[in-house]
Parts: sequence; structure tokens; C-alpha cells
Amino acid sequence: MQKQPLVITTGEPAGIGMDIVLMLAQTGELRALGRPIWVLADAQMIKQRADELLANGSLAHGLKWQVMTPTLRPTINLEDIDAGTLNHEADDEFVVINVPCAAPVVPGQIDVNNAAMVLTQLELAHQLAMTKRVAAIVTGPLQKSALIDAGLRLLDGSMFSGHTEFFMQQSGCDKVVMMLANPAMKVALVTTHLPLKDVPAAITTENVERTVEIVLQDLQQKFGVANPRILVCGLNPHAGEGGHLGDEEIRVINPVLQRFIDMGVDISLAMPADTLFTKRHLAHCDAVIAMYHDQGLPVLKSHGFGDTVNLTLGLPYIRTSVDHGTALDLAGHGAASASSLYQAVLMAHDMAMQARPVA
Ligand SMILES: NC(=O)c1ccc[n+]([C@@H]2O[C@H](COP(=O)([O-])OP(=O)(O)OC[C@H]3O[C@@H](n4cnc5c(N)ncnc54)[C@H](O)[C@@H]3O)[C@@H](O)[C@H]2O)c1
Ligand SMILES: N[C@H](C(=O)O)[C@H](O)COP(=O)(O)O
Repeated sequence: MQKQPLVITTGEPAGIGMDIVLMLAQTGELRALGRPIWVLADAQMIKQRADELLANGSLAHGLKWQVMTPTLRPTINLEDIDAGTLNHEADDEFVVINVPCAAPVVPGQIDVNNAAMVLTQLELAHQLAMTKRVAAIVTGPLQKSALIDAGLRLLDGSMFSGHTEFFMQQSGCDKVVMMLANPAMKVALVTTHLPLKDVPAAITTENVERTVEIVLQDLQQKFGVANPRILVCGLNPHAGEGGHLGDEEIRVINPVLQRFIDMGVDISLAMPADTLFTKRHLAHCDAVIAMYHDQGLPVLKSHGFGDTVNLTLGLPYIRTSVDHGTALDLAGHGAASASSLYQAVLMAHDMAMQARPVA
């Protein structure tokens, strides 16, 4: 039986999303997975980007792909895609599902007129995953500011803040967890794309509790760790210094963690974040839970930017992503590494092979 497709969104068309898909396809690693790869991109623009990369020597040879052009407006017609897959030929590197841009694309230059096309990629990917037409979503980088400047919003009307929040709301989940993983460590976050000033108010009993539950469940189900060992960062310097440097640890974080400890979960109380990320501790843990984005991610990325995968835990489908942004400075030059995309694709593929239901 043929394996289900993986869908890759190329994200911001002025960024490196299309470059890294093309460069990864050239290595043959996409075809080696033995499953159809569906790439969401503007069909003309990806051809143009491939020609640019061929011209500057970044692609050694031309690549062959099929194009499907489903109806996307006023609503997405998934049946067009079902019919289109019949044309897929065995020697194609991938299938491009055409999501047209509204304006011409200049590599490195954001045009907010193309922001809606980026959002359409996410909507389409979500619908393909929810209807089980694909085994997993792998996302390329988007420019959050472009969607925000274009006035595009999440389902609940709030500002577009990232893929994580988008897929959470589209799926009707009340909470998901952003985790980034590389060979050195796995770091999950209690809060995601929030201004620093809003973080303390978001460190609530429910948020910490749900984060721990989701991390525990997905370490077991998606990573096969039977009894995970989890270390948790405090919010404040030195985990609050006994309440003298902030009291969220005493009021909120530790009471939640103590309840998990009492249930037999192998989890720490809040630890000082500055020394948690040391070899001695990391050697004996399966994941770290950090309270906010720039508490955990700089440490993780300093250990493996380019080899890290961003994944969303708690969704009803598999979603992995690159660890980097749009790198506008590199778009069209062939200087971007496709390594994180490769890791994200591999992780999605491996999780899909486990074929364990995630909801
Ligand atoms: N998955 C995502 O959609 C995602 C992830 C992170 C950032 N972003 C967004 O990307 C935009 C730009 O963010 P930023 O400038 O902070 O980060 P960035 O990752 O785009 O760039 C940071 C630095 O890393 C380099 N870099 C990035 N990817 C690279 C690659 N594949 N190979 C080689 N070098 C690479 C860039 O050239 C730059 O010097 C922002 O809008 C941000 O929100 C999106
Ligand atoms: N926080 C992510 C990172 O630093 O890599 C990035 O902004 C992407 O997040 P989403 O997957 O939610 O777009």
C-alpha cells in the first residue's frame, strides 16, 4: 500500500522556503522517503526560484515535478486535489499544489500583498491533515510581521502570532505545546509568542498543568519514552530565590509540579534556568520545560541551529517545522541550509510510520 503524502508549506515566498525545498529535493532525500511529497507554493514562483538557483550554480541539475491547481477561492476544494494526485508520475520529485501569489515575488523583499497566500497554505495544509489526506504537515518559514501588517488574524480575532497558535485554533484545541528538539535536548515552552511583559500573567496553574500533561503524553506516544524524566525552569532568576526575586514558583509553578511528583511522575520542581541547561542535568532528562520563548530556545539553538526541529504537541495531527526563519538575506542565493527542513521532514515521516493515533 502506498504511504500517505507529507505536505510541506513553503511559507513566505520572498524568504528561503522554496530554496530549501528545492535544495533538499536535489539531494534525492525526499524521494528516498518512498511517499508522495506535496509542496504548497506558487507554481510560477517556484519554477522561477529553481531557475535562479540553477543559474547561480546552487542547483546542479533541473528537477521534475507535477503541478496541481485546485480551487482555493472562495473555498478550498479538496476533491480537486484527490483528482490531481492521479497524474503524479513516479520520477517526479514532488507535486506542487499551486497556491498563487497576488503580487510578483522579489527574493528578500516582503510584499504584504502576498500574505494572504501564506495563510492559504496553512489553511490548506490544516484541511489536508484533518481529513487525513496527508500523514503530516511540515512547515517552512513565514514572516509573522507580513501577516500582521496585512491585517490577517487568527480564528479568535487575535493577532497572527505563529503557526503554533494558528493550527491550535483551527483544530479547536484549547492548548498545544511548542517543542524544539535536537540531538542535544528537547525544550518545550509554557508560553509561546508573547511579549515578555505579558509572560508572568500567562504562567497560570492551568497553563503549567496542561503543558506538563501534553509533554508527558507526547514524550510517551510520539517519542516512545515510557517514563519520561522532565526538568522544569523557574520563571525568575534563581527560581525566585525563595520568593525574594519573584513568587510565581511558590504560588503557581511548584504546587502544580508537586502534584505530578505525588502522582509518581519523574519531574523536578522549578529549577534555576541558568544552571539547568548544563551537561550534568541534561544528561539525565528527556525534556526541559521552559517558561517562555527566549528562556529555552536560545540555549537549544546555540547547541544545534540547523539541526533542530520545531514540533507542535497536542494537535490532532503531526506537525513539524524548521528551526529558522525566512532568512531574507539568503533568499534566492542558494546559501541557505536545508538541514533543518530535512530533519523536520524525517521526524514527520518517522512519526507517521509509527502510525499511532495522536488524538
Ligand atoms: N518556522 C517559522 O515560520 C519561523 C521560525 C523562526 C522565525 N520566523 C520568522 O522569520 C522572520 C525572520 O526571523 P529572524 O531574522 O529572527 O530569524 P532567521 O532564522 O530568519 O535568521 C536569523 C539568522 O540565521 C540565518 N539563517 C536562517 N535560516 C538559515 C538557513 N536555513 N541556513 C543558513 N542560515 C540561516 C539568517 O541568514 C540570519 O542571519 C521573522 O518574521 C520570524 O518571526 C519564522
Ligand atoms: N518560535 C519558533 C522559533 O523560534 O523557531 C518560530 O517563531 C516559529 O513558530 P511557529 O512554528 O509557531 O510559527
